[in-house]
Amino acid sequence: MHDINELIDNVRHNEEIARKFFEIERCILSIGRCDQFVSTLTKEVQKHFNVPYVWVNLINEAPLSHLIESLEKMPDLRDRVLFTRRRAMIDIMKSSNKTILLNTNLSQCWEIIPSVYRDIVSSVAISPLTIDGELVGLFCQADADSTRYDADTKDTFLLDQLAIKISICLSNVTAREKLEYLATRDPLTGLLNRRQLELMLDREFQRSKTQHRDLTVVFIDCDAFKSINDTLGHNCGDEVLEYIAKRLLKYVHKQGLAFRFAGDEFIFVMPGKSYEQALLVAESIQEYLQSNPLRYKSNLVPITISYGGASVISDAPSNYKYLLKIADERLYKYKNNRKRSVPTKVFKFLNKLR
Ligand SMILES: Nc1nc2c(ncn2[C@@H]2O[C@H](COP(=O)(O)OP(=O)(O)OP(=O)(O)O)[C@@H](O)[C@H]2O)c(=O)[nH]1
Repeated sequence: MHDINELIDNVRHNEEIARKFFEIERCILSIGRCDQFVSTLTKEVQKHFNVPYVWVNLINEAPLSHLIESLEKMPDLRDRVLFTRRRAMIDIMKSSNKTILLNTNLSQCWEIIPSVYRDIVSSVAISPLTIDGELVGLFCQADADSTRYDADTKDTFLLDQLAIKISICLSNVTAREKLEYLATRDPLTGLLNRRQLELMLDREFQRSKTQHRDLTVVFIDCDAFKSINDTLGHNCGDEVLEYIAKRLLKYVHKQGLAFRFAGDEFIFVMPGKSYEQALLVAESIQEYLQSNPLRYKSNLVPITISYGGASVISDAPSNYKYLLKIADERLYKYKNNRKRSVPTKVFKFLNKLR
């Protein structure tokens, strides 16, 4: 028989934990962005339960892959979120849908522990996170004290309860982010769409005027794209667009933003960069594409692009639409000059296939 005081203490203890769960849930339930979700969740659990190390592993594929780009850009979250292979998660969880406690042989789960914690933690609680019954992540709490999450403890009920609450909130936040992603991105390339371009340019143009800071836009257009589509098919055309978009992101990364404007036309915008600086970036993209044809089935498809730019300081446009117009006109001038002077590598290649 339990002593009555012991029972009362247990009830109080459970009430206290339920209150803490409620507070954590209240903080994270209405968050709309995944970076804020991870940051708030991990800090709240650390604070309420005095856990020194808390982080989340998320699966690096659908349905969460759209989160990778934004979460990886957040330096504050480097030790709080890891993108992990599904296989690595399954190897650790086996088929269990319950929390696993480990305080020996932690090296078996190195992949799911942030590298900065690997030499510090001695015990870890790993709880599965699910969306619609599918494993999509792990919620991990760890301590340097090897007795804190003791593998011999059989009762993980409270940790499981917490993981269920977190899973529900994660499902909400990822659904909101997915909607936001779909509304702002081009579905083929994942680049920001034209509506986002207009919003960004409107904002940056005002900033450029008030801060006397340059702002440059560059149009990029794939040469002979219609012929690629007609000769090698629409799927090949799609791959060409994705290939260009990837390169664009790589070269523009950190200096500005890249957008898909329409069809085979892209734009990148560089706040604070001069016309000459931005054209150097366009030239680098052009050189890369020229020397690295796209492998499509048994073909190496040559890709060439044309470009044209404009900037606030060198062109003094009265508004952002005019800035775009100047860049667009320069692109077409460039394209027409090249068309007359050099039959492109692309046409020669396509003619051989016909
Ligand atoms: N595969 C694919 N084709 C697309 C997509 N969007 C637009 N297109 C096609 O892109 C082609 C663009 O044609 P044009 O603007 O004449 O491009 P081009 O052949 O490069 O001509 P120039 O710009 O003068 O060099 C059209 O045939 C569209 O049907 C897409 O998402 N995927």
